Amino acid sequence: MSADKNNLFPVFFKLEELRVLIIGAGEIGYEKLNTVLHNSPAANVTVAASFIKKGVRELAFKHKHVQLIQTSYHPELLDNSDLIIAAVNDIDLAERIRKDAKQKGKLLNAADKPSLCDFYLGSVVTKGDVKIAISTNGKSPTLARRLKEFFNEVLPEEIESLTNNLNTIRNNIQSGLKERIKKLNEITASLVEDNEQTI
Ligand SMILES: C[C@@]1(CC(=O)O)C2=NC(=C\c3[nH]c(c(CCC(=O)O)c3CC(=O)O)Cc3[nH]c(c(CC(=O)O)c3CCC(=O)O)/C=C3\N/C(=C\2)[C@@H](CCC(=O)O)[C@]3(C)CC(=O)O)/[C@H]1CCC(=O)O
Ligand SMILES: NC(=O)c1ccc[n+]([C@@H]2O[C@H](COP(=O)([O-])OP(=O)(O)OC[C@H]3O[C@@H](n4cnc5c(N)ncnc54)[C@H](O)[C@@H]3O)[C@@H](O)[C@H]2O)c1
Repeated sequence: MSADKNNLFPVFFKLEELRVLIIGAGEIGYEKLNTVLHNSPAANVTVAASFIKKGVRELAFKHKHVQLIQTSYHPELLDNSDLIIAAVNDIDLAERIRKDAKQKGKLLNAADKPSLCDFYLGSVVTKGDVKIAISTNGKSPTLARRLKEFFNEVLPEEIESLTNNLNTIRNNIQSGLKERIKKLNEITASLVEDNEQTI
């Protein structure tokens, strides 16, 4: 297996169904909370920190599923969570959170500390129901952001109605799975063929 290959496995979480814990509510904690709520406005989030930045309080005020706990870190905080994002300005604390999360079987993202992460956050492009998450294998978050800007430009706004139309067609095809796949492939073939012509 090539060392240069990105072996990360992408998933799309339903954060309304999970419990997210963000530890730290400074600059980076605010950014992570913003990103979570931008993608999943009804996400269940607990933010725990000894200092809570004003912007974090404002976001919590606007989102009823966000709760704030002003506290210094203790491992029991992890118990009521499924996913944890650590955004603390203390490497020893981040390492302690890592150890506690492992012990409790919780998944951890330690912001900007790849060696402590079970999962990375990606750069996200959203057009209607279509969402693309980008990772550079941790090599260049700036490239991930630039790619996001690129895909935002090139994906047509019509992709929203296209997705809805295909969903209607999909729901109206009465045949079995194999036949449905065949029909949907036929209908969408021109999307790929048109692209091949322009390349
Ligand atoms: C995609 C995005 C998602 C998000 O964070 O929401 C994200 N970083 C973003 C931006 C960004 N982060 C940094 C800069 C400054 C420029 C630079 O340093 O390059 C910029 C650019 C900017 O802000 O423009 C600093 C930084 N980041 C990491 C390190 C540590 C290291 O590399 O060792 C350092 C140095 C810290 C230091 O030196 O102190 C590490 C990680 N950052 C990741 C994700 C994961 C890998 C994703 C991948 O596989 O590509 C990973 C591994 C773990 C994680 O944090 O999840 C988000 C784009 C948001 C958007 O789309 O707008
Ligand atoms: N600010 C940036 O632009 C930036 C850029 C790249 C990387 N980083 C890194 O991201 C991390 C977080 O930075 P930041 O700017 O958000 O820091 P910050 O000082 O703004 O916030 C730190 C947060 O962690 C909390 N915290 C610290 N110790 C705690 C404890 N024992 N218990 C509970 N809460 C505790 C603080 O209360 C605060 O809410 C750091 O590792 C930093 O090096 C920051």
